[in-house]
Amino acid sequence: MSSSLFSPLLIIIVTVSALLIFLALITRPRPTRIPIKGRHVFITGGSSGIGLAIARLAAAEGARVSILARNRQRLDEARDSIRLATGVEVGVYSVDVRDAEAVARAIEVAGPIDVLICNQGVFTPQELEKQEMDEIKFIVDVNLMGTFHLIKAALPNMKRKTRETGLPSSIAIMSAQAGQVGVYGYTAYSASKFALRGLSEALQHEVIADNIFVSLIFPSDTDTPGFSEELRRRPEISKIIAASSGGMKADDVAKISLNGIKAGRFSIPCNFEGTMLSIVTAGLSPQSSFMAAFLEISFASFMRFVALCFQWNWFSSIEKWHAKNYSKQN
Ligand SMILES: NC(=O)C1=CN([C@@H]2O[C@H](COP(=O)(O)OP(=O)(O)OC[C@H]3O[C@@H](n4cnc5c(N)ncnc54)[C@H](OP(=O)(O)O)[C@@H]3O)[C@@H](O)[C@H]2O)C=CC1
Ligand SMILES: CCCCCCCCCCCCCCCC(=O)[C@@H](N)CO
Repeated sequence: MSSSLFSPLLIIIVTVSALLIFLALITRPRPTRIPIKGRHVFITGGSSGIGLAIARLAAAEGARVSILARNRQRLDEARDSIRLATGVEVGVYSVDVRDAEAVARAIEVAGPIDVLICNQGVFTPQELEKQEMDEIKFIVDVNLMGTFHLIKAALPNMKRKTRETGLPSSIAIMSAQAGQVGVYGYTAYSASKFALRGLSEALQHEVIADNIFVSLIFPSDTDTPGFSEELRRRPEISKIIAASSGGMKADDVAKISLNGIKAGRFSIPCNFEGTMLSIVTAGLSPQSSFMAAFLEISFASFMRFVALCFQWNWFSSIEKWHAKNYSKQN
């Protein structure tokens, strides 16, 4: 009697344990710890919002920090505020990431990097039909091409330093939840951020033998100077759809990002909705955590079901919004 009661439970326990053990053996890249203290962390877009919050945190944790952005005055203000908060003097580089040569010069002057955080980004939402081609190109150039410029410039010395010190290094790239799901008003932005995923997956294959780990970060709407700007231009329906995921504070995104980078995680979601999004979009992405792999496997089909419910809701909102606007026009 008791054996027949216990055996189903036993089968489940044995199966789950076997799966967990199997996953712990095969998930790649292998789990790692990437130290920050005393190492050179280079953050683009480090003069504002999420980048500034990451720079402050890295400085507080004892890293040598460099920040890069275009506007000199905002860089100086960032440097002063980080000095005030942490006592650390950060290096500042006034450069446009679209200028490959200027990026290479700044990285040369800053010296070999241990943790490269490509966080610069522009986000001006608008319907593709209305958005000027110049602006579309600008978004892709800053978000995507700028990231290529940075990695190309930093990689040779990063590899050399990783070999010399024997310590793992990191290339972290700031995507967005709009880099996991296409959203009304974000054709250019989503394209630029989705592209970063292809870059990151392929790059991780290329640099793993050099003990370099790639991280891709997916924040939801985050309260930053850039976001306040964005809100003024965001189509109303984009706001409604984006409200599916909760807003965050830059300091919280920074903490989660840096923790993910230190753990060598490939995908770094930032809130609960983000975790669901990462599970449903896991695909063939690298996964170093066997527990996260277990969650992905366990919830894949259910999350696909939830995703379809979200899409149903979004399409319904678009339909209603369109009908309302159309009736207003006529
Ligand atoms: N805030 C949000 O809701 C979300 C943001 N993200 C992503 O997070 C990242 C940071 O966003 P956030 O902190 O909100 O943005 P902010 O606009 O507050 O900061 C952007 C930073 O990038 C720099 N930057 C912009 N263009 C360039 C360029 N051409 N060359 C060099 N630096 C540049 C800016 O400095 P300067 O203008 O002086 O060059 C600034 O330091 C972006 O990649 C964004 O796409 C992702 C999801 C949500
Ligand atoms: C299983 C399914 C789970 C579904 C969860 C739904 C969450 C999707 C919301 C998408 C929001 C995109 C907003 C863009 C934010 C952004 O990137 C700008 N602020 C500019 O950077």
